Amino acid sequence: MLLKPQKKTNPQAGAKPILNLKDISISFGNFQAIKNVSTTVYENEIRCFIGPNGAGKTTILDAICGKSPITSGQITYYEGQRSLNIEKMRDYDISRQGIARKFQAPSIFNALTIWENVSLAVAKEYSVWQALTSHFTTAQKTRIQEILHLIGLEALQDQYPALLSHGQKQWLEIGILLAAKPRLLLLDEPVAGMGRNETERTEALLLKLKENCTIICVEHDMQFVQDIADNITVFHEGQVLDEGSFERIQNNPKVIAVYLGRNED
Ligand SMILES: Nc1ncnc2c1ncn2[C@@H]1O[C@H](COP(=O)(O)OP(=O)(O)OP(=O)(O)O)[C@@H](O)[C@H]1O
Repeated sequence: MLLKPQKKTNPQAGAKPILNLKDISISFGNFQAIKNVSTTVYENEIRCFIGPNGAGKTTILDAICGKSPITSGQITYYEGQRSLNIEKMRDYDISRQGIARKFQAPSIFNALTIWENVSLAVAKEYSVWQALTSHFTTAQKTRIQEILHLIGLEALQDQYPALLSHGQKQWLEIGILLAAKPRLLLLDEPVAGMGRNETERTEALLLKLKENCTIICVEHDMQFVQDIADNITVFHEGQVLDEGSFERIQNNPKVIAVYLGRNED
């Protein structure tokens, strides 16, 4: 069973930055998708990126994980006393720094059981030999069980993914990412297609995960955003329209005009 949601805290009170975007611009040919975007995300924060379709939310996630090159600006990632400019790094090097991205397309192996999917991910963090032979240390076995417990799939660990609901598949994907013990988790529409019950369980999972990592989440489900976001960045036409608490952005007439007051999503 997943844990019940815990109360949100405002991480900016004394929190350390984990990521800073400074004047980021991104162009696709002659089209400027992102225009001078700046924001700072803090450790153990859940930050939601919201805004109308085409506003640039996914493009920003792509830039952070190295999938989309930026045209200008700087992306700085902080770890302790260390700061890294990651805007010119390759995606696999960025991932090695502890930044994990969940894409909308599934990455589950359907021919493997749920336990095998998670164990393969845990083994990959160590060696290919282990991944192929399934020789796990006690610590690795403990980690696999911890992940299965966190994502609420312990009881189903010997089943195949085909038996899982849409929501359970999303949790399994998150579990696979957790094998690398990410410091920063990037999620693109994690509750898309879920009913209220699964959405609430996902909220509980993310609130649990934020005890040990930071989460940036693109999402259109405003109830979910209200329930979990410490802070929200609102994008519109490639720019930041507003940023702050849910209470702040829901009362901003510009945000209401371009997004919250519309029924497109
Ligand atoms: N590879 C690409 N080539 C050309 N244009 C692109 C590319 N990727 C994104 N765009 C454009 O950049 C803009 C921002 O797209 P993006 O997917 O980031 O928006 P979004 O805010 O995530 O939208 P949605 O909520 O619909 O997912 C859109 O106009 C999109 O068509």
